[in-house]
Order: sequence, then structure tokens, then C-alpha cells
Amino acid sequence: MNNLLQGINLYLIGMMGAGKTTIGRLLALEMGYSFVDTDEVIVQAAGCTINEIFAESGEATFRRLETEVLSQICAHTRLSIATGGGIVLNQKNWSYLHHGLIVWLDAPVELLYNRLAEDKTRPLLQDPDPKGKLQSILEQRQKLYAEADLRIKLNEGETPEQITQRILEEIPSVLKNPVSADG
Ligand SMILES: Nc1ncnc2c1ncn2[C@@H]1O[C@H](COP(=O)(O)OP(=O)(O)OP(=O)(O)O)[C@@H](O)[C@H]1O
Ligand SMILES: O=C(O)C1=C[C@@H](O)[C@@H](O)[C@H](O)C1
Ligand SMILES: [Mg+2]
Repeated sequence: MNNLLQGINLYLIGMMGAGKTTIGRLLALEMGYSFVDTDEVIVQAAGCTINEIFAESGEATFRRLETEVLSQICAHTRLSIATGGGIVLNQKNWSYLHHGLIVWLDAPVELLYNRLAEDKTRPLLQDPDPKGKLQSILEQRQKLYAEADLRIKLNEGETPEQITQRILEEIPSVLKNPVSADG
């Protein structure tokens, strides 16, 4: 699997809770890539949590940091990158994402809700109606996520390992110059 993408970066996009961080780590291991998570880089650089950045500086500041981090990451190769769920909102980010292969983890709202109902680390879900909020965010972003090179529809009950294998199997179908089995 080490030569599957010939060094180009793989970017995972999708809603919060879709599994970008979880699957991104596994893909990195399988492909012999390093793993980077834009949310984690932002937290390390800012020295505080995403909740704190949103509360103290606002979402616009978080989005600026996100773009800055992405611009630096995309200068590197051989990376599997888990992005933040809102990375698709800024048009400028697409110029960076398109340096690599973009994979959309497309999860239904019900699945996202089941995973995140007890999770307090996503500021946008601290809402009296978190399921309704997930639904409205997905409606706003659906068309943007659909700009990905590869869409992976997720089903309840599928393990991270199974999803990772499915992505690896589907990647060759969207490569312009796929690597042959022996190359
Ligand atoms: N296939 C799966 N089956 C069951 N649980 C999963 C699966 N994938 C991820 N999870 C769990 O769902 C939660 C959210 O996953 P993860 O943090 O990877 O999502 P994310 O897309 O990175 O979200 P965010 O955009 O907020 O960073 C985690 O608790 C993770 O362990
Ligand atoms: O969907 C979103 O807008 C977000 C998703 C997370 O990954 C974090 O980037 C943050 O909580 C915002
Ligand atoms: Mg994540």
C-alpha cells in the first residue's frame, strides 16, 4: 500500500463525528504515511481547547487559524490529514485541499448523533437541539463536501478498520494515473 498515492497527501473531510481522526490514523498506518489532524495542530499552537477558542475568540478566529494550519500542512507530502468538519466553508481552503486526494466520509445524521450525543468537545453542538443542529449544518455543507474526489458512504456498525479497507480499495478508481499492482 506504500505507493498507492505516490506521496500525494490524503485529506479526509466530513461532518464532526464522521470519523476523520479515527480513520485518518488508520489510513496513515496502512499507507506508510504520517498522520496530521488540523484540529490537534490548532489546539497545540493555541495552547487551549477548541471550545475555549470559540468561546474566547470566536468562530472566525478559529477559521483563520484553520486556514493558516492547512496552508502549512499542504507544503508537505506523504501525509494522511484529518481536517476539521468546517474546513470546506472557506473557498481558499479548497486550493490547498486540491493539492491532494480529498475523501468525504459521508455519515447520516442519526449515526453522527449517536456518536456525539455525550460529547462536549464540539462547540457547535452545545445546542438545546443537537440533532437538529447536525441536520442543519449538514444541509448547509452537503454541496461543499460533495466536491471531494471520493465519497465514502458510511453505515452504522461498520468498524474503522473495515472503512479504512474500503477507502484503500476505492482510491485507485479516482486516481488519474493509478499505480499498477506491481509498481
Ligand atoms: N466506524 C466507527 N464505529 C464506531 N465508532 C466510531 C467509528 N469511527 C469513529 N468512531 C467514534 O466516533 C467518535 C468521533 O470520531 P472522530 O473523532 O474520529 O470524528 P471526526 O470526524 O474526527 O470529528 P471532528 O470533525 O469533530 O474532529 C469517536 O468517539 C470515535 O471513536
Ligand atoms: O464541523 C465543524 O465546524 C467543526 C468540527 C470540528 O472538527 C472542529 O474543527 C470544530 O469543532 C468545528
Ligand atoms: Mg477529528
